[in-house]
Amino acid sequence: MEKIIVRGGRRLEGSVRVEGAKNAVLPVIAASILASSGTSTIKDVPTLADVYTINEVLRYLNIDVKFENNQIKVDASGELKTEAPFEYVRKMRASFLVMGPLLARVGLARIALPGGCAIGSRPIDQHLKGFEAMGATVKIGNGFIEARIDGRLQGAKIYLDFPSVGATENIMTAAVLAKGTTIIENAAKEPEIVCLANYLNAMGATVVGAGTGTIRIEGVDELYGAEHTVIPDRIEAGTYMVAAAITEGDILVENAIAEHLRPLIAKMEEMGVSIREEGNGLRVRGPKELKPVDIKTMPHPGFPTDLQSQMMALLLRAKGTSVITETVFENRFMHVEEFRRMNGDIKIEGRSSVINGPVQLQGAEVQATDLRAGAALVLAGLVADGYTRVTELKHIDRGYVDFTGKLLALGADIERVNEASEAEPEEQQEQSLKSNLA
Ligand SMILES: CC(=O)N[C@H]1[C@@H](OP(=O)(O)OP(=O)(O)OC[C@H]2O[C@@H](n3ccc(=O)[nH]c3=O)[C@H](O)[C@@H]2O)O[C@H](CO)[C@@H](O)[C@@H]1O
Ligand SMILES: C=C(OP(=O)(O)O)C(=O)O
Repeated sequence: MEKIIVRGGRRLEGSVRVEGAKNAVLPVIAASILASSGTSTIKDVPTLADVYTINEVLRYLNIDVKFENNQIKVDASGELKTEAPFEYVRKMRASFLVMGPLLARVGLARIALPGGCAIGSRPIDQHLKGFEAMGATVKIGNGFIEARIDGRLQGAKIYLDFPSVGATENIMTAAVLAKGTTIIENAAKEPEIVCLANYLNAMGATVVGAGTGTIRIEGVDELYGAEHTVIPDRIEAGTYMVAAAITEGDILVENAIAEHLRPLIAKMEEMGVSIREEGNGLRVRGPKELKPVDIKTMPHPGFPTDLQSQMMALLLRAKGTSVITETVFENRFMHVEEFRRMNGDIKIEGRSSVINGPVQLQGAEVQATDLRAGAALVLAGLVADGYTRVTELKHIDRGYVDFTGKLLALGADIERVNEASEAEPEEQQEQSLKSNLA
């Protein structure tokens, strides 16, 4: 079994470069489906498991995808298939983002139902409401969702009940080829939405207002391949900012965009962390003593849920009581149990976690319950007594490029190992002991 083993106690120093954003590149790759001519070149693409998965989905749809040196070239000019099977959607829910582009371009999309996941049930009703408002017929059955339109989608006014990132993206990528004007109200305002809009406009679309609550799209007849550079990953940046703060370290997080990280910067500064814009990034220095803060996760520009667990690790080291309230996902406190195994003093009260610090964290065997939780456990391990062993690394690999290598370069005592060769004989011994006793 693969594990990250980290021994606490090292102060992290140096610089680390943030990659292109996972949550920006996935909808951008899905949107390349819209180009009926030309090749798209997408730059600063991170080498993440999720990127390989979405590439596989596109290839399955009969699209030519080449991924080399952090660049992807997509040629979607051939005849497209219209189905994304469960094997891809199960690996990564964002596979569902191909529905809008397929429906717009081919008039039919059949995507396996994403199902629940560790952080919540994650319905897709707002995506479907948008497609239906544009004239599509949506049917659910046999584990698939099918959306279909005879002729072209029609522009519509769509009010989202919640500013869902995925629904905003799926509706935008359907509306760009619709007949007439689409207005999305209560749209998500995340930087990743702006990144997608810029790509769509480069492909020949007319999207205005991305980054605000109202996005207006004038449909066009055809889109073509374009060149686009993905924005830096604000969640990866935030994770290394916490690494600096928790180890009393001093890290230059290169390529981080302060404007995208305001809610995190504000909270970390409240805790006593020094953050300065420097060159092409942010310089973060951890203080000797951290102050407690209260955090409520919210859609952008509120505090991002994807940095909630990393901040929990940091708050375990703050002197006093902090409260984190999770309002975006109904079940995103799975890491609390794991932090408790490391001596964390945390109580869950409904949608809030009450964190009492500072505690001396203790190394333990813990499980990454989702990708951010996995990163947060490694962060806690950086300051725990002794060795922390983090398993279920497939989650971390979805969202972090070379997490262990980057932390090692900053001075962490960390390694990634495959303990199968040691563990298996022991398991086998146990098995044969059991069968001997039976
Ligand atoms: C690939 C990607 O970009 N993932 C991000 C995206 O996920 P994702 O796009 O799935 O997140 P959403 O913004 O859609 O979901 C937010 C909340 O809205 C609910 N909801 C969503 C759609 C819907 O039709 N109905 C509904 O009820 C969800 O269950 C959840 O409780 O935004 C999340 C919120 O910032 C981030 O945590 C994820 O990292
Ligand atoms: C929850 C996340 O991603 P996804 O929506 O792809 O599960 C995340 O990036 O933290």
